[in-house]
Amino acid sequence: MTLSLPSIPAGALLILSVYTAYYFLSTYWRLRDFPGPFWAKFTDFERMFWVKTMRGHEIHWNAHEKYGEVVRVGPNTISLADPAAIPTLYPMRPGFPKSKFYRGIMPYTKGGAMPAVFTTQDENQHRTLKTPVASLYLLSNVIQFEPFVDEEISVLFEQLDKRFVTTQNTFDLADWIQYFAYEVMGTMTFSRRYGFLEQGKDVNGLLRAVWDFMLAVGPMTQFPTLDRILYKSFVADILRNYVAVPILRIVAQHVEDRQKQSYHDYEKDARIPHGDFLSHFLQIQDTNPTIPDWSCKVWTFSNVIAGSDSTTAVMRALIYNLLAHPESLNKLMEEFSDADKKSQLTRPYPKWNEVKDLPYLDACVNEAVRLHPPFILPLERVAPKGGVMIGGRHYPEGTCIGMNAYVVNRHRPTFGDDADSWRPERFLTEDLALKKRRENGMMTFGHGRRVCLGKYIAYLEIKKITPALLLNYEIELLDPKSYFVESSYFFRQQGINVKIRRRDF
Ligand code: HEM
Repeated sequence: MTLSLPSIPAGALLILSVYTAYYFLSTYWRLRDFPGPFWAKFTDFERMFWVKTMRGHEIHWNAHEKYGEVVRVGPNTISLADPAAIPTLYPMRPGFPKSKFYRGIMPYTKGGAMPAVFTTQDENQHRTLKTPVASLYLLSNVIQFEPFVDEEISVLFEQLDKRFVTTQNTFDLADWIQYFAYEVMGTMTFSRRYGFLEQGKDVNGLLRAVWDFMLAVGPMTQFPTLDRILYKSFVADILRNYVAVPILRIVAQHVEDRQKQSYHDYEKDARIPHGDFLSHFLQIQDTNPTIPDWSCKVWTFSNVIAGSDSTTAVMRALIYNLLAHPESLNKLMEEFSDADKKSQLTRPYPKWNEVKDLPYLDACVNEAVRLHPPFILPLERVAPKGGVMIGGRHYPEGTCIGMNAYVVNRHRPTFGDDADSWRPERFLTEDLALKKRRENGMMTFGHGRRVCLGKYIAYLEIKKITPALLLNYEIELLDPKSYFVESSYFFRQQGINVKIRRRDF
């Protein structure tokens, strides 16, 4: 009997099989002590598909309900649910860089992937991009934009009166909240309106383009290797996988229009007394040769992409929940009425100073921020050299560890057993230590070194529009069940179908 040698293809297959088995086993082995869904231990496909279902936020939460506060959601990725881990994972000092998740959100064109303050993984680049503009986002600067928020409110109300008060037509308030948020950001950033409010529609398909961008990048953030191949390489050039191009085009147009002005006109061209964001960005870029020459474009892009739909999501959550919970709405209206009696509120829209510290409004805003964070995937960081201890467990160097705002904000030991329900009163507890723990335990704006830069802009808009809307209109929510939420890596709500009447204020 003669033994035949294996053929070359069979040999290659054998080697490939052994290598694949070794690869999966070693991948699994490294974090084998962490519980999680079976396939997630071997491949990032699993969590990518969670996002594809548009119910990723719920799947992540259910995974934590099933496996506990620490869940392995990918071969090299762990999600944590206990807010106690926040100071360790998101410190003010450098050393916990962002993971490749963020490369997934970078727009890619033929020139390559475009980093920004939000997305860069390089901590030096982050400092270079953030330091020159950080002061523009301080509350003291942001409140100078208040007249422009008022202006957008008045355009919004003019349209609501014309289209819906007079006609008594039903409409989806969620759309108009989004139009408003975009117009505010557009005005603050480049002193121009997109026209959403005046035309009552998605002009030039920008809103669709942003949502398409979210749909494309959401799943890719979960599978960085696939993202690298399909969206950040020559394959992307061949397949023309250029996400975010329409948004970049609009941003580039605004920047170029402005650059045509001479330096001294930057401020004049802005309608805002001390200049809009773009006038400051251009000035900073012009006077600082060490800043990369593409900075102005990415700062402007960040404002549009990071600042509009995020604020929209919280405003929608707040308005919807107030309308769906009349007991909360009544309490809030009483608070406005008391404030009006004490020191008359400005008409037709109360001023920031008059509403910024109203306790019940604060509690309602906090509750909306808690229940519906716009970003609903873990904000991933990479464990530093030597690994890290969190909550008594060691995470090896290079592990991606993240906290998902949708999950953390529902942490029952911190927020109560009814953490999945609307109850603003949880932020009015007399136990001040618990109140602080709750306020600091939310992940909605992130924490530490990479905390949201635009937080005060969001609060200014939210605390301005809410009293303005509620004091000037009686809003009837037709069917609370038509409210619909879905997510990519971003959250989106629709179906706040209402009828409105004018109120005397
Ligand atoms: C309710 C509204 C908003 C929410 C919930 C929100 C949420 C967040 C979160 C979670 C992060 C941190 C991400 C991370 O750690 O990976 C972030 C960062 C950031 N946000 Fe916001 N954001 C909001 C509004 C805005 C606005 C209005 C702007 C700008 C005009 C803005 C600009 C930024 C920027 C530039 C960063 C990057 C900061 C850095 O890495 O240093 N955001 N935001």
